[in-house]
Amino acid sequence: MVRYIALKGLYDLEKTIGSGGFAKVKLATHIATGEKVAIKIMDKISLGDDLPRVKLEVQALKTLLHQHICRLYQVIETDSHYFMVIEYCSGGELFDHIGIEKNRLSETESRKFFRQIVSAVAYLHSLGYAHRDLKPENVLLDREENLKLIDFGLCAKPKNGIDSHLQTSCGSPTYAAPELILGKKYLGSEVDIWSMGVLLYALLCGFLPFDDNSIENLYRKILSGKYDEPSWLSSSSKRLIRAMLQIDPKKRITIQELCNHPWITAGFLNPVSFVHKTNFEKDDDVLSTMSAICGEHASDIWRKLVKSDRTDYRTATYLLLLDRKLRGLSLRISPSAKSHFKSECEG
Ligand SMILES: Cn1cc(Br)cc1C(=O)Nc1[nH]nc2c1CN(C(=O)N[C@H](CN1CCCC1)c1ccccc1)C21CC1
Repeated sequence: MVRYIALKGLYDLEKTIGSGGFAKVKLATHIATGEKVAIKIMDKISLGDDLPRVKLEVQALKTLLHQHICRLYQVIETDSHYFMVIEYCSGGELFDHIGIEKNRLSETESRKFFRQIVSAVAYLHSLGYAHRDLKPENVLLDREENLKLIDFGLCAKPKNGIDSHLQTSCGSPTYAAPELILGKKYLGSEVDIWSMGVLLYALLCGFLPFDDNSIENLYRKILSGKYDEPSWLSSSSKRLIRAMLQIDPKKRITIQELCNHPWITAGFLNPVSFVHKTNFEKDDDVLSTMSAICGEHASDIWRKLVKSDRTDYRTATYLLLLDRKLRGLSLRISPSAKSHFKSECEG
């Protein structure tokens, strides 16, 4: 097991749970609280000129505080590596969850999950971000089967707002909107709607609307906007999918219309909404647990927490203790981490 000095005493690395191009994700234990986390490890050399993407993803994740977006707890940068300590989703990929029992979800279960995706994306767009890489592999479940969006490395926050055009072609073609694969200027919000349409289709049908081994045929199918409508689809779900998979982005349903769509609200009391969480909430039990270890006043710890750039071990400990409390578990900090904890306390 490769040892990273930067993590010594802070996190115990365990198995690798994912590996992508220039990064890998390992399961780890946050030593102070014993909580599981996922650590995305990127080495700067193989990152090359993708380095700015990491900064972009960190900046986005620090800003995005939402119950259906994977939380960033801590960022550790060394000369050779970036370590992003992120919320661990022990339920794995949403689509693996479907795969095992049956190959598709009922309309009711699809709606439950899809409302959570819509809530996260509506929140994202309200802050001027677009994900641009929405696909099944980026939709995970936590231990309570709450949905969590991941992989914000491609997300963009165009300098003049969400309504300004983007050009870079990115994301995987299977879920990419026609304007994106045609290399036209596009709106991030509009391509996200298309990708969500593909996700909803996959949830309800158990297979993809556009799929082909040859990229040319795949493009042709996407640009045709034609896809099968299996017999089990209700007319309401057909209408919604049609509204999302509109070739002309100007004819495509908007995120606001989506939040209020009859298929989305069916059986629910209210349209999809999201709470604008700008900061994390102050919790006195967690602060007093930390002050007992740190020997600092709770008010000083809180002040430092809010003032900090919220990506240090103290922040990770606070957030993980808060998560434990919300799950009704005991609040404890292991003495072994006291030294690391104290050193940051003096900081
Ligand atoms: C698949 N799986 C099964 C179980 Br059980 C837990 C998981 C799991 O991945 N859990 C998990 N929790 N938190 C995370 C993960 C995975 N994960 C990820 O960020 N995973 C992505 C997965 N992408 C999907 C398409 C390309 C790569 C990743 C990104 C770069 C390198 C490796 C993996 C985070 C850190 C946010």
